[in-house]
Amino acid sequence: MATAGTNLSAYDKNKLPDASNFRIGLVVAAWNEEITEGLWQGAFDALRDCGVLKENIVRWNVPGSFELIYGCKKMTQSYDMLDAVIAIGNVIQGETKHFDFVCDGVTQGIKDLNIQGDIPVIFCVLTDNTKQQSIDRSGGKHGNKGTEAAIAAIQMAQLRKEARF
Ligand SMILES: Nc1c(NC[C@H](O)[C@H](O)[C@H](O)CO)[nH]c(=O)[nH]c1=O
Ligand SMILES: CC(=O)[C@@H](O)COP(=O)(O)O
Repeated sequence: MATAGTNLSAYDKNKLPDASNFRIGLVVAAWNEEITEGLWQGAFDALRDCGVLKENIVRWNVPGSFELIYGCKKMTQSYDMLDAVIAIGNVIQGETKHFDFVCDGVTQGIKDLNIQGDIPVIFCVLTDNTKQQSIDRSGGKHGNKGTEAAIAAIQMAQLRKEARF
């Protein structure tokens, strides 16, 4: 099912766990800042709306989406009390194949962090053909991927809390 026809910002707080004790880290890429700041705002607002305390939201910044891998790794190593981390980036197709390598690299890197580490790392990286697609998914007509990522972070933090091993 494509994003079109759904709304990335839709969630029901009544179906979510109590997030008031969760501590959430966010690593934000500066590339395409107009988009990534919109994703950040969507995530921050949703976390606060779901009860996460402002002082329990940690933000780090990195140059581009490829650096999200290292930034998220170091964040999970630096704070042993985090319950989830959200990686925020926006990769837009240019003239060359660089798009393919950045997208694949980030995807595989964040996947590896979830395999190797114990803190869930949420993939909030828009990989779009055009800037308009990114605008539409960072607070535009399709909602905000940052909101979706915040909800996923809360749900995965709860899963980690309930997991026995
Ligand atoms: N073209 C985009 C990039 N490229 C930069 C890389 O992410 C990386 O910072 C560079 O290769 C140095 O390691 N990054 C994005 O986040 N979005 C793009 O559209
Ligand atoms: C994803 C990228 O690095 C890309 O936007 C850079 O543009 P280009 O492929 O034209 O160099």
